[in-house]
Amino acid sequence: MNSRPAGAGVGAPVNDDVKAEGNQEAWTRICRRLRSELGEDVFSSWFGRLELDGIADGSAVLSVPTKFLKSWIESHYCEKIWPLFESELPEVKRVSIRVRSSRRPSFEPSALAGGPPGARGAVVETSFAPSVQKIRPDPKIQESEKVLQNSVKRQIDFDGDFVNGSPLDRRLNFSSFLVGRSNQLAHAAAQKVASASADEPLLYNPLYLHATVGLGKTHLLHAVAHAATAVTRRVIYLTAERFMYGFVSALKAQTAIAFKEKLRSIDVLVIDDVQFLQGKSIQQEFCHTLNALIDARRQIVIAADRPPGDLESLDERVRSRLAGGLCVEMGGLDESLRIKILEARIAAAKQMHPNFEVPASVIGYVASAIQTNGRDLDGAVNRLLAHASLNGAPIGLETAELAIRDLVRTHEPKRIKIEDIQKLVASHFNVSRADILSARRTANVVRPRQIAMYLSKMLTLRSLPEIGRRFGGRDHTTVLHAVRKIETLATADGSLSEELELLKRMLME
Ligand SMILES: Nc1ncnc2c1ncn2[C@@H]1O[C@H](COP(=O)(O)OP(=O)(O)OP(=O)(O)O)[C@@H](O)[C@H]1O
Repeated sequence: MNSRPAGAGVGAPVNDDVKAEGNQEAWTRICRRLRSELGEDVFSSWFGRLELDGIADGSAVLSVPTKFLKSWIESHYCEKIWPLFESELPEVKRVSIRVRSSRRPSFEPSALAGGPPGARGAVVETSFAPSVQKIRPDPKIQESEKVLQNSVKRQIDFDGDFVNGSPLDRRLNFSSFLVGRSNQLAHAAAQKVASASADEPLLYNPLYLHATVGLGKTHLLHAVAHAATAVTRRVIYLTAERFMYGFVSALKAQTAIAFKEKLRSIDVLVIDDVQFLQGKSIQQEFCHTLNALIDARRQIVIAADRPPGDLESLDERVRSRLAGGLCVEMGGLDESLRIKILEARIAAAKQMHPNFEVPASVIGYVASAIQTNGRDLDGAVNRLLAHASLNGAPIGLETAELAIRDLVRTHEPKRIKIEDIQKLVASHFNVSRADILSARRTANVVRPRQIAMYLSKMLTLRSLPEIGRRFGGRDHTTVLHAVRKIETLATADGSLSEELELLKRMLME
């Protein structure tokens, strides 16, 4: 579930609510000032997904969805953010940014040997202070700042070379990609585009792959980039964030023309996580690049966590361009595919740890217990390996159960769309969806609208501004007000709270 603003929980004292609302208003002012200082594009690229989670004991906690954004904001914009906090919220003595969810741990068995087995899903957080004199040095924070400085340095070293693409992982290739019913179409299409020679007609352009987390999109994209490079085609693999950063940096350095030329001179452009593309002129540039490459018969391969039509933050033209080639969904991994992935990971681990033995019964148990995604299977093998090396004993079922218990979830949560919430709530309250999106303020429309906003915040990962936009272009403070209002009413009114539970269940089925 997405984080709610601190103090906004059901039954939170009214004073806390008022304070939290005041903080959110100050945060809105900070954002407004940042937007006017930096311009719309830079703001929406780097700050569009930055949220204020809450303020407590003089510490403000902000959050972003990726590590990259976190370190980028910390390294480039702290000095802009601090003074704004000082003037809008003088009681804040420290600001920290955390990553809302973690992504992509390595499957290299040796990589986990040094890390704690429970590291998956950890929140990455680093603090920085608005004014160094105001805080007592905290050794943990100093340590993490050092780590951050080093990582920022590496980032800069790398960023200088961004047009050559994001780094490719040599382990993510076609031979390590295991094929099952759910991904065979995506795999076949990826192989086809990767192995095509320059004079062959392009059958699937763009090739658009989509799936929920950890189902192998990035793996396939890296495989395409490796294979296309091997047939001597010029390939660039970029995450959407690298693309944004590359474009914004090129604009600043007045090298935008070189940037565009470089991108348009390649044979295969591979872009990952396109759902993160933000900013009007960045999207325009992206659309121009797509058009120029497609017209010049160059291959484009894209991955995202949802189909093109659901990329709400993208311009309609970009969405339709993306949907104009072959669009393939990669489904969940079935049990036989999960077994194959586990066997391959265990075999890879055995190369470095020859005594690592996992009986077939344990593999079968892990494959049936972990149904979520490849990343969790990697995590399971890492945990088994850690237990085996710590105990020096072969892995039995009991040890396996203990080792992976934090990874065992029965179902991947269903992805719920705001549109579905609006439709269900409208029909439940006997109004139309158009009423919910309209400016009408009669009581029979206002309450369902607030309930739909509340459910959108609770059941989707959309931010308050995004929800506001999807409800007829309303401001995020209206959404926040609706969420609080419904929480307060539901605390006092048992039948409303039951009704909300019922709607949630219907949406999650
Ligand atoms: N079919 C597969 N064969 C081999 N490994 C797989 C397969 N599917 C997923 N994996 C492994 O699962 C892990 C997660 O996959 P990957 O990073 O490609 O997922 P993703 O779909 O890009 O996820 P996200 O949307 O979170 O970026 C990787 O280690 C990947 O190698």
